[in-house]
Amino acid sequence: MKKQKILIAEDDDLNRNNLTELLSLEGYEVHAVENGKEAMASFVEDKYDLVITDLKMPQGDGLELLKFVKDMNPDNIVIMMTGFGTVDSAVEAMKFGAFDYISKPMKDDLVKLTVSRALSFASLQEENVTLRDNLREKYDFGKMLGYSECMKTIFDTIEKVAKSDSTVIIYGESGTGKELVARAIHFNSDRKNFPLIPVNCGAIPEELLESELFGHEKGAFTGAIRNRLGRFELAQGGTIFLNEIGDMSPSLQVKLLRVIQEKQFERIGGVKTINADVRILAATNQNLEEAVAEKRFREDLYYRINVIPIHLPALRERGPDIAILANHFLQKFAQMKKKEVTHISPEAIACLLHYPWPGNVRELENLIEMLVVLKEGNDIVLEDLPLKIRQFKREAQTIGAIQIPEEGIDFNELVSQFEKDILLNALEKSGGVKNRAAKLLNLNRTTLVEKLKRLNISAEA
Ligand SMILES: Nc1ncnc2c1ncn2[C@@H]1O[C@H](COP(=O)(O)OP(=O)(O)OP(=O)(O)O)[C@@H](O)[C@H]1O
Repeated sequence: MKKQKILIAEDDDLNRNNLTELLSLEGYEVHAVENGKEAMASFVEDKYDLVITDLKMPQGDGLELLKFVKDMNPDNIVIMMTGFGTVDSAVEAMKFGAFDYISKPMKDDLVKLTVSRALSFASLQEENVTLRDNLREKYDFGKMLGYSECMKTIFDTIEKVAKSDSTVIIYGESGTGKELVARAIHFNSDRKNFPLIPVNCGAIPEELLESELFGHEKGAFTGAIRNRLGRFELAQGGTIFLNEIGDMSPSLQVKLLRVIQEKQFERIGGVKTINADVRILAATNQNLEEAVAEKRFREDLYYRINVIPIHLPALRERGPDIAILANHFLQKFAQMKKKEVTHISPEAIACLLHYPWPGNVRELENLIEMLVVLKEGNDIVLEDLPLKIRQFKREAQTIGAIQIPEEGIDFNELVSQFEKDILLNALEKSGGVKNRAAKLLNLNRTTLVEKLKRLNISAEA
């Protein structure tokens, strides 16, 4: 079993040596330093299960070290050592998050007991995090719904790429679920027990983004009052999700390229090279090929990032998913907001199916939340929908509701016939021009062509 690691900060030589010997004999790996400053430097360089610090030290006292450790990792356990008669300061330290304190002169048995108690607490805490992550894993993949053929293909791809450790880029309009895909990949990968760190490159100003990604050393620039870990360091062993990567400035693109190629970087103002064991997932709603052609995005970085592309279709191209997602969000919000709304009328659903959803799944989710909050009765009906969506009623009615006869129907046959009618109608309207027909139906040209092929419809252009 791996030895548990303890960092000791104590200026008194005798005490430091005694403690080091005592805890090493107990089977712990001990690193001992003489003051708070040295301890902070060691803490940044390595991972420790426990920090034991003296309260009063010449350079960087125990409280300063405690705050530093808690800032860097709130879950890290710290024990404070205090001189005779300074119990008040020890209590003060516990208010700042110290786990326990040991008074001097120290009794060996009490030290051993306090340390083992603190470490059992730490491993319990870690176990909880792993448990929570496992739960999250199941929840996260389950949370992403999709019944359309294109989403089924995407789920297959996610399963295949999750274990591969390759860089993946997710393309899709805003609100199509790119972040959900990134989460599903991470939580189905071997890195699932390590962090998934998202960064929205489009939302953070350029001058802050560099320090956000790579961290900085104290004094690297005005306002850098202490060392700070960047997201790459926080993601060690895990995954970083670079959302809106197309918005990254050219100078940062160069730095990112280096991390990808060499798996190394330095903090701003730092001299030490840090190894990055981090998987990169990226996403964008831009056409990166176009950005490369227009010299907004580096070609070499594009090829490094575009290893496995996943294209998330817009919601309007995932017919069957609209109704299923609408119902799913209805259940979710009704439960969350303790409302009795249970149903969306067929006319309302028909409208939802024909609205083009520029904001994709996020827009649908927000709409259903609003409807649930405002609704007094059980059913969401046509009149409850906002006008901009309700105006799609005409098309919905043209397509019309069917009456199922006593003897039943052949569902697949009828749906195919229905699809065929719509496609033929669109082709007729567009004079047989596929591009125009695809536009009329809010479909990709390739999707339209596939459907025509499947339904044996021949068209000219
Ligand atoms: N297939 C899906 N099933 C259930 N919920 C979904 C699905 N896709 C997206 N959502 C929900 O829609 C919302 C938007 O999804 P997400 O943030 O992943 O989109 P995005 O493409 O990353 O958006 P942006 O480009 O604006 O960052 C989230 O609340 C998410 O939970």
